[in-house]
Amino acid sequence: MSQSTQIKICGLSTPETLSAAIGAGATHVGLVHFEPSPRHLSLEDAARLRAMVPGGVKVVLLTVNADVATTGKAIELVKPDVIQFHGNETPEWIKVVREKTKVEAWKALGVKDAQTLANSARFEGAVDRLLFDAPAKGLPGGNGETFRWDVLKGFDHRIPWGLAGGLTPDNVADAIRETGTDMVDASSGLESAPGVKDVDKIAAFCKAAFEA
Ligand SMILES: O=C(O)c1ccccc1NCC(=O)[C@H](O)[C@H](O)COP(=O)(O)O
Repeated sequence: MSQSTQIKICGLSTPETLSAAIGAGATHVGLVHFEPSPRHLSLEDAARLRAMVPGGVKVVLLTVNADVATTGKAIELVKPDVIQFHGNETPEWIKVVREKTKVEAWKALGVKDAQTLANSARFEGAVDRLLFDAPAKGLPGGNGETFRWDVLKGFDHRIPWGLAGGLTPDNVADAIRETGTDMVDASSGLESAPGVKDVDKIAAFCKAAFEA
């Protein structure tokens, strides 16, 4: 059993599923603030859920191409431990937000091929973690699509990173073994319908990730 695997369950939107994720051992819980998403939460609802999270579990607030004022307001209201940028935010822009707010910053990147990984070096010094995800499809993320994990093999990572994109209770152990990641992130693979998390799938996912 790998005790060190970190698990982020993203797109939680109810107290029941939030506590299921925490009870199953998730190290990070993700709240989505992006109106087109079926997982969208108003900042007020996100703040209410955030208040239910015990210390020791990190709250990740996800935004997409929000402007500086909205990002600042989101951080002030929700008080996340981490802010995850899931749009076309540049390293320079993220650096400014990170310096102003002192909040841990993650950047999601849609991996098309090895070139995406090579280009990711430009985020060095700007972010605390990269999240390698499938390329944007209908939404910038949360589409349940995997990508070619083999491009990660042998890559000289300079920035802490995590793996996202189409992860489920059935494939997460393979994903960990094949990529060597120490962090996995899942959303739609743990749902019974778009935006509706399934507590049994959350538990099965965490168990499979810890046992990989
Ligand atoms: O989850 C969303 O609806 C979403 C919308 C817009 C940008 C990002 C979004 N989710 C990002 C995540 O962190 C997901 O966990 C990640 O993309 C993986 O999603 P999935 O493939 O559904 O597991």
